[in-house]
Amino acid sequence: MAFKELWATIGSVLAFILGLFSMAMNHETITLWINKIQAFFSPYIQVTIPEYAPGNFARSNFYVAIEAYLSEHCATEVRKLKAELGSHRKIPLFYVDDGQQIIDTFRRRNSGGGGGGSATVWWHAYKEPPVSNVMYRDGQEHRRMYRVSFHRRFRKCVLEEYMPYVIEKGREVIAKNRQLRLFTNNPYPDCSWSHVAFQHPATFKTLAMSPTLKKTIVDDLDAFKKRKEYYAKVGKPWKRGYLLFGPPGTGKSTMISAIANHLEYDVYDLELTAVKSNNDLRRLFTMTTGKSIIVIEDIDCSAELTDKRRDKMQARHNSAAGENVSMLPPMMQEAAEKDSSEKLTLSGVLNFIDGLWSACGGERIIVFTTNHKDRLDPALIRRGRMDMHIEMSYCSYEAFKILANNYLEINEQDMFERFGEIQHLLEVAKMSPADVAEHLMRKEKDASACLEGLLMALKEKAEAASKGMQISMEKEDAVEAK
Ligand SMILES: Nc1ncnc2c1ncn2[C@@H]1O[C@H](COP(=O)(O)OP(=O)(O)OP(=O)(O)O)[C@@H](O)[C@H]1O
Ligand SMILES: [Mg+2]
Repeated sequence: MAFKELWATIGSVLAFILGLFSMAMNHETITLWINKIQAFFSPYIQVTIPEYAPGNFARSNFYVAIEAYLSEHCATEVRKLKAELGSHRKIPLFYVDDGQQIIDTFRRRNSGGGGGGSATVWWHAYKEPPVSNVMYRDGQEHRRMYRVSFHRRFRKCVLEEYMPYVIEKGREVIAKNRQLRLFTNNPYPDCSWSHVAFQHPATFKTLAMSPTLKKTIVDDLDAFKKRKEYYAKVGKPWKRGYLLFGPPGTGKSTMISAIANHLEYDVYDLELTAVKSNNDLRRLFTMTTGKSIIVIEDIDCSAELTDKRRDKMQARHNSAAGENVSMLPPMMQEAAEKDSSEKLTLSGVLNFIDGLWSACGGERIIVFTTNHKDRLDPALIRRGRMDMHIEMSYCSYEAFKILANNYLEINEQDMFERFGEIQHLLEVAKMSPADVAEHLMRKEKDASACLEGLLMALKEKAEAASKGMQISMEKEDAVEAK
């Protein structure tokens, strides 16, 4: 440490003297000379790792891994720490604060050359004022970076042994401390995400649906998670789309939570009505990280998606009818083009799912939910975009058994007769799992009182359904008689 500081001081003094001599020289030339002199006298090498790589909207993985490594392995030596308490945690997470220096030593595997079996590195957490009015993550205006210095004789082992070690250990720490997060996009014009801790308790065990379909979905998710190499081999981006459709209250949103808990992925809940243009959508997408589920709920009513391809066909049709856009004055042509790029269109959403941009990052699940599958543009949900179409239907007997077990801790053997009646009625009455669950919620009642309430409700629904059928049959008869 003393040597390092001595070299740095000598370099700085010489640089200062040179600075005095060159008052008349321009700033860039001076900086260049200062760096050259420092490099000549100092045997130390510096590597800088910025939080955001230039032009990148997402935090650098390298920076995040270093942050985690330093917080876990070296933070005990630091006097200034930043603390963050995840909502699921009893103990806060500590990070190295800006301006702090950390000394780390590591044993070199290949100690030949350079003397000694261990090497020392100096980490420094830096913060710099913004170069422009760019706003970084979470509204931060400063640019943050880590700078690591080491003696040049350790160059090879720091870059080839120590750095991969830091990344590996950092990733382990991230995995250990991982708190699932639920992101939502901020309203226009703030094109960024805000997040809270994701704490939905739904799991596939508590999800009421056909056990066969449930197993198919879980197997599909497990296969997806393991298949990084397979996706690379077949030349497909590592992502998968699920379309969840069915009436209200059948468990579509609950299924998304179960998927997130099963895979341990973050959830990005994308509100399309808050996205104004295709550019904003692309920007939001690039800000998402891997191991995430991107959700668009109620896609059929999320936004007025104008199909560009349909627009183009319309334009061609118009031009055939004499309204050729290229005949417009240049100013108006430009405005027309600008207008289409400043809108959110179906093509923009399609690009978001499987265009070139969709491949950045990888390991993403995209989920659309809808109550009206038939209203969706076929292009949006074709296989390859939405790989699996999952129908969430009214409560079946299989689903009811799961709910009864969840809410009342009873099964078929406990109340055989009641279960039999309910099974029969569920086939006639269309009741959503949400409604069934509401009847099974214990409100200071015992299990049989809850089932009694459910039976009454089911009977009413069944009667209404048979009356409805009778009326429609009578109408049909009347039409035929005419
Ligand atoms: N299949 C299910 N398994 C377990 N619970 C369910 C299921 N379906 C509904 N529920 C219960 O009903 C509530 C509402 O369900 P959920 O929000 O998942 O329905 P949805 O299909 O997303 O409805 P919508 O179409 O209105 O958005 C949930 O909080 C959950 O308690
Ligand atoms: Mg829902």
